[in-house]
Amino acid sequence: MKLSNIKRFWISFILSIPMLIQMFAMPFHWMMPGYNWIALITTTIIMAISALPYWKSAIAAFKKHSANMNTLVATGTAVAYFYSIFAMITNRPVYFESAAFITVFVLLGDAMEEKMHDNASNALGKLMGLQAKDAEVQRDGKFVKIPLDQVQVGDIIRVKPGEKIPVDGEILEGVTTLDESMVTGESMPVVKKVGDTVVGSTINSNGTITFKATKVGSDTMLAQIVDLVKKAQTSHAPIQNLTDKISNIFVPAVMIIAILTFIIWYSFLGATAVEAMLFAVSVIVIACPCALGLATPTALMVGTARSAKMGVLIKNGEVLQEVSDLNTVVFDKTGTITVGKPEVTDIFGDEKQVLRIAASLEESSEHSLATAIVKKADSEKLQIEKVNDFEAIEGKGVKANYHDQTAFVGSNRLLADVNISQEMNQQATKLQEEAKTVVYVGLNGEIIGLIAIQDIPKSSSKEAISELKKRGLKTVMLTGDNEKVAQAIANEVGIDQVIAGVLPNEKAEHIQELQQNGDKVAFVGDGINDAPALSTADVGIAMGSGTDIAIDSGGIVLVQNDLRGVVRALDISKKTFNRIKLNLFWALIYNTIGIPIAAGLFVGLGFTLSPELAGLAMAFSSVSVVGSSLLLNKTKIAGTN
Ligand SMILES: Nc1ncnc2c1ncn2[C@@H]1O[C@H](COP(=O)(O)OP(=O)(O)OP(=O)(O)O)[C@@H](O)[C@H]1O
Ligand SMILES: [Cu+]
Repeated sequence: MKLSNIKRFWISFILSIPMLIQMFAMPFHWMMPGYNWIALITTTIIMAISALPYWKSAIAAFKKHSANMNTLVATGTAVAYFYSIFAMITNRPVYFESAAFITVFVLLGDAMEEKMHDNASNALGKLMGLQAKDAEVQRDGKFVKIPLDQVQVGDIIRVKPGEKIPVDGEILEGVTTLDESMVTGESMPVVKKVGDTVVGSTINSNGTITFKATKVGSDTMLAQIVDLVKKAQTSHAPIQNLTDKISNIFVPAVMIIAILTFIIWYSFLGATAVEAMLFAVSVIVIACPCALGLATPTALMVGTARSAKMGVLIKNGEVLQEVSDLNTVVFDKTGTITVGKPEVTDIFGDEKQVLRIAASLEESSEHSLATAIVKKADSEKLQIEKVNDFEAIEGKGVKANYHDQTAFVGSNRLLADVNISQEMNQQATKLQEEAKTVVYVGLNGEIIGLIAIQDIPKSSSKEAISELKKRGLKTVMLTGDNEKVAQAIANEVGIDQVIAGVLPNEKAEHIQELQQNGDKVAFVGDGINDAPALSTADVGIAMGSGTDIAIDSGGIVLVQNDLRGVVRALDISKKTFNRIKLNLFWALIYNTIGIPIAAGLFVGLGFTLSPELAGLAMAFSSVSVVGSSLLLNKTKIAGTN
């Protein structure tokens, strides 16, 4: 039978009550009748169910010529326990309570840790529990209720006011507001209309909608969030290597100090063998570095769960460490700083012809500028024509054969051997200064017109960038767009530096360049086109789009497409990492101060530490580390409550 640490703790605690009573009765010269026998029996049971696992682990480590934390617990308890049996036989004072209390206190630390693990996985379980139980799905023209796990991709689902959205999907009909706080951390309800994505487990408030299921089961956003957080919680932070290294030298060093303590007290300072032994046991017990072992994982667990609730998914412990060193944040422009849904604002030249030719070419392009042009043509009810030999030139534009003539739409980089009239040049400059992207439409080696397209910054971008600057970070915009447009948008939102005219495949190189100047760089992008830049940066921050957060590159994923998430991500990462450092500091200082006291260095000043007090102190250090990690749940993070 395997008992949980929590149960083992309670059993041991109850069994040690008689010894506790005796300890408090000592000053009154009261002796519990048959105390030695009671202590022997209860301690033996405690050793068997609670201390034995530590002994086993210590022996296993010893066989591999290594020592771990359990070596110290095992040695401390074993020495106190077996000595007491020897003392009982030879009629000397016994120290069973030392063995018992040390075990109880070590278990207290372990039980706290176990409880916290349970809580953390419960919190994740609760997140999954937010899911709806069933869904109203269209079958043979009628809506019928079916269990959630039978819903398939492509199903048409109806959701009434007050109900939960069962799976991820795209709205086909209706308008409503949704409470998405469970996945984004954003408490403001969000308006959703036809074509918008909906996320499973969010709550529909006022309208009835029908939507098409796009993701079900383990592909849903919620399932992915849970998966990411789970992985992060068990990940390794590099700072932990330090902990492991310390433990490795620490344990043997402590054993040597304990032996020296015994020898010095016994041989040189006139202590009895028992007194010298008690000093040595205290040293072993206080030195137990379990607090050190708890420092990193507990903070990581609390920090990653807390950040997930705010819509910030931190992928592993390594990211936390990198965030603390950042001094530059680089942003992609389109879709990151801006809304990413550009619109045609001005057309020069023969408007109808320019737009028709442009739209006919852009019909085959996926670019957001292309979408804007085609949309405009549609709204003008223009006939889109078929083109041949379509060619997309990455970061520059598109080219095709239009009625046997070469046509193109794109930036001035496509214009190597075409002349632009003075007038058009001035037009373009004026538009670009208004933060509008200008594309040239050319036919048969001649420019026939300009189309100006505007993509406005997200309403939250300015605030987020000023928050980052307040934190002493340099902000940079990296874009394929023209310098003037980029600069105009940068001015609008307060970005410090602009790197414009960058081809998509050069973005990663520009990040490297910044790094070579000694900058620690975070890159914020949409995660779809920006994979190389995201993985080159010291910290890659990918913005989720719609329901897709399964983004491989990037150490941090933001559920919401909002730059304020970057501020939150940096704040919580920094706070978690600082907490780890604080925990490590306290855990270490504890041992450093505790060992000399336990060794009896301050006996002259009246400071001593009995083995059981050493056990209490040691347990207290673990408990305080766990508590300190839990405090991460309470720290204030900008923009959250
Ligand atoms: N399909 C297209 N139609 C018209 N122009 C295009 C097209 N593709 C690229 N261009 C031109 O090339 C420029 C650079 O494009 P690119 O895709 O590299 O960056 P972007 O979308 O403008 O901005 P960002 O780098 O911030 O995402 C565009 O600003 C545009 O002038
Ligand atoms: Cu310990």
